[in-house]
Amino acid sequence: MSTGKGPLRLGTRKSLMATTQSQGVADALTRLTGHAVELVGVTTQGDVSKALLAQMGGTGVFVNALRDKILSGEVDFAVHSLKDLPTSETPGIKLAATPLRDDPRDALCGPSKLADLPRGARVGTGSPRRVAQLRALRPDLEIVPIRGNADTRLRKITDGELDAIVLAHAGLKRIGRLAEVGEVFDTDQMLPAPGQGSLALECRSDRDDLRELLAAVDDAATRRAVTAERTILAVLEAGCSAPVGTYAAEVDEELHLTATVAAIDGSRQIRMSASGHPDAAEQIGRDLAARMLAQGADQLMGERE
Ligand SMILES: NCc1[nH]cc(CCC(=O)O)c1CC(=O)O
Repeated sequence: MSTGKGPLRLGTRKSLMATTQSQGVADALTRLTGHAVELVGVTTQGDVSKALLAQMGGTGVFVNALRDKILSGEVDFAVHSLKDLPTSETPGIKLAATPLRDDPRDALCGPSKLADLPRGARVGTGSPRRVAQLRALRPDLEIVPIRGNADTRLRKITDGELDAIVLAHAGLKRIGRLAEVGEVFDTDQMLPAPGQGSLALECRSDRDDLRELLAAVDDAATRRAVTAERTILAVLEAGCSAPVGTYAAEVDEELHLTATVAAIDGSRQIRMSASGHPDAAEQIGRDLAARMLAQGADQLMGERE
């Protein structure tokens, strides 16, 4: 390794969620390769800004500071939540591994299940994808835009400000808050963000030796599933703030992909599925996105609040 004999330096955001997932990857790499890995905390624009993420132009706010440290050589690689990565490639940076995915589903946090919430209950989420699908399921709910880290959001339930909030199951698990989940949404009810629950390891594209080493924690089936999902996002030219949900998984050596584009007011949803050979993940995503566009997906996405 060109880092000499010292440990590999893993750049990470400093939040509990980020350091937990980074430490998990560090431990797995050490176990599988024998290399020591050291976490290097990096503050990103997304941690500093108080603006609603959806208003910040969505994609990439957590990612750029980490990529800068990779490009400058201050760190060797970074671990991101895959759903926070823009679909466009960044010059000089390569996706080196996608480890085995955690539960990709969304979870309703709070004491009750969705069906048991009283009429007009207050449910917090800042994600247009979650808003649109929640409104389709329960048009009577009052959706309250919220921001901040998971801890801040969860406190609004115990404070009585909100009846429930929606967060990713994977993130809740990483910060040890699964006990606060009232219901895990089935993907029939709510399709997750493309790549949700999956991590992404990135390093400089000129470091073939390092990429080979990081590949030790790659999971090929996860890579195929998230490739299909993110191709939908790329073809629809949507970001993480778009009302686009997807879910792909392999069953009996077939890759099944379902995707939705939903009007933010919950009035209309395009939801379609496709399947095929897992090695054709990208093509399955392309074809499904084309079919969704033919049904008017771009018009639905344009209907923002
Ligand atoms: N947008 C922030 C973000 N990025 C990744 C996760 C959760 C972990 C994951 O999906 O991998 C979250 C929080 C959430 O959406 O609840």
